[in-house]
This record gives sequence, C-alpha cells and structure tokens, in this order.
Amino acid sequence: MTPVRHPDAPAPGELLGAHYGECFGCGGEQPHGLHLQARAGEGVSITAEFTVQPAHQGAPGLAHGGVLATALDETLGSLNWLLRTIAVTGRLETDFVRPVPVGTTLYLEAEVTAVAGRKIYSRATGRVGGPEGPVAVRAEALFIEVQVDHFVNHGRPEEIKAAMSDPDQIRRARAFEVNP
Ligand SMILES: CCCCCCCCCCCC(=O)SCCNC(=O)CCNC(=O)[C@H](O)C(C)(C)COP(=O)(O)OP(=O)(O)OC[C@H]1O[C@@H](n2cnc3c(N)ncnc32)[C@H](O)[C@@H]1OP(=O)(O)O
Repeated sequence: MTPVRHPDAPAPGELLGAHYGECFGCGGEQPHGLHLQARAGEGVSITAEFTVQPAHQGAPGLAHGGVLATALDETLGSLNWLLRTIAVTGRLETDFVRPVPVGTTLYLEAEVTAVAGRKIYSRATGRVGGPEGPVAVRAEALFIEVQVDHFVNHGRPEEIKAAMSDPDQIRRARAFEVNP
C-alpha cells in the first residue's frame, strides 16, 4: 500500500527533536551519542544531519560502520513521526559506499516506500559534502509497528519509570499513540 502522511504530522521543515533524551541516536543527554537532528520532509520523508565525532571512530580517523548504520536506523526510525505510529527496526540492510572521516557531516534522507499491515518498508541515503553530495551510505529497512507496551514489557524498569515520570516523554509517547 502507498504510505500516507498522517494529517497531524509535523510540517515540512519542522525540526523533530529527540524522541527520548537518552537515545544514542538523537538524545541530547548522551555525551557520545550521534545527536542526530531530523526534520520532517515532504510526503512521508525525513532529512537529518549528523557530524562524525572522534568518539565514533572505527579505523583511525574514520567513522565506525556500526555508527553509520545507527545514523541510518535513527533517520529511518524518525519516519514514525510522519506516520504517527510506533515502529521498531525488524531488518536493516546497509551499503557502505565510501569511507566517512571524523568531522564530516552526513546528510541523510529517508522515505517510506510501502506499508503492509504492521510492516513499514523504507529506504535511506547518507551523503557527504552537502545534501546533493556523493552517497556514502544507504540502507533499506523493514520496521514493524508495535504498541507502547513493547517498551514497558521489554525495557529496564529504571528507565521506563524515569521516562514515565518525565512529562515531556509522556507527551511524545501520546503523540505517537493517537492513531487514525
Ligand atoms: C514512545 C515512543 C518511542 C519511539 C521509539 C522509537 C525507537 C526508534 C529507535 C530507532 C529504531 C531502532 O533501533 S528500534 C530497536 C531495534 N529493534 C528491535 O529491538 C526489535 C526487536 N524485534 C522485536 O521486538 C520483534 O521481532 C518485532 C516487534 C520486530 C516483531 O515481532 P512481532 O511483533 O511478534 O511480529 P512478527 O509476527 O514476528 O512479525 C510481524 C510481520 O513482520 C515480519 N517480520 C518481522 N521481523 C522481520 C525481519 N527481520 N525480516 C523480515 N520480516 C520480518 C513477519 O514475517 C511478519 O510478517 P507477516 O506474517 O505479517 O507478513
């Protein structure tokens, strides 16, 4: 089925903010996290930026592939905001096309390609040198829609409790919970 942008999705260009402060991908409270900043795009698409820090190295001076996969995963996960669903990564297939040095800003773009029941198919690219620069990484993913219970049942009680007592976190979770 063709993906449908939720009528209450953030407007194109709107900065999405972190879905969780401790998230390694987007949270502001993780000193060595990616601090990835995502914006709503047109249709069911997202743009995001992430600058590779020394803490993200694999080979000397180069980004670790797993960190780049995280950047793709996080950008793809941000598509949740446009569908207003909660979904987790089931499958993530990554191509590493060129090395990404420390200090480089990765310009990411992701879009939902199809939705079938709980299955959300998507793809993403990460470019270097600018939003129109050469592709350094790309991914295809399958996200699976879940209920909030997924996190309550599987997460650690300490973090769940802390998140539930944070009014901002509750507000974000509610925004995802209101489905069409
Ligand atoms: C509060 C705001 C927070 C918002 C939080 C947002 C967080 C975003 C963070 C970034 C994203 C992440 O890294 S999320 C973290 C990484 N991911 C995870 O931890 C997920 C771990 N996996 C799981 O919990 C589970 O396997 C699920 C939930 C993905 C699926 O389990 P399930 O619910 O029992 O569903 P299941 O019946 O198995 O699968 C449903 C359909 O999907 C298909 N399917 C499932 N997995 C796969 C797969 N790997 N490859 C192909 N197909 C698959 C099945 O064949 C089936 O198709 P059919 O028979 O219907 O055709």
